[in-house]
Amino acid sequence: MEQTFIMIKPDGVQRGLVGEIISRFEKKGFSLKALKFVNVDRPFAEKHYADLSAKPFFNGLVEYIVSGPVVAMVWEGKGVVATGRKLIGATNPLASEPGTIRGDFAIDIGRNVIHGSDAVDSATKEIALWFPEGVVHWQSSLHSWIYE
Ligand SMILES: Nc1ncnc2c1ncn2[C@@H]1O[C@H](COP(=O)(O)OP(=O)(O)OP(=O)(O)O)[C@@H](O)[C@H]1O
Repeated sequence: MEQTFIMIKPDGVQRGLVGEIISRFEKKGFSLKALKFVNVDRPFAEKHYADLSAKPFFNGLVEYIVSGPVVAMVWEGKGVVATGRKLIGATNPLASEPGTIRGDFAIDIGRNVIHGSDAVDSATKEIALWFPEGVVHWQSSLHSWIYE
């Protein structure tokens, strides 16, 4: 089944939003497949955001991601990439709908609390980058209560 890479950024960790964010993905019915709490170094952050290296905000973005620990996760479920992005909300939190994570908990684009893969292809790449050891293979006993 489809998987996505989700990262709670340093501001989300500092602001005590880890439990709230995990809870939203769990309550939706998505399934946690991997999780780690890590400090990333600059080369790793630059690799994760390599597609944005030409952007004027790139250095600030890398500084932000290395500024404290992050929670890296893999979530699985039908349509989890696109629906995960909906749970997260628009990149600029002032444009994110209330009820989304960014809409409820953030204001500035450079402090938008969470990252989620933007496509199935990028999810595959990001999961390989963050979890080279692989993910946990299990199936929730709630599966048949969530999927028809
Ligand atoms: N104009 C900007 N100024 C400052 N930071 C920005 C700006 N645009 C994007 N960012 C930061 O770079 C991240 C990646 O930008 P991108 O355009 O890929 O948005 P996104 O896909 O919604 O975010 P993410 O990849 O973190 O889920 C944003 O989440 C935000 O933290």
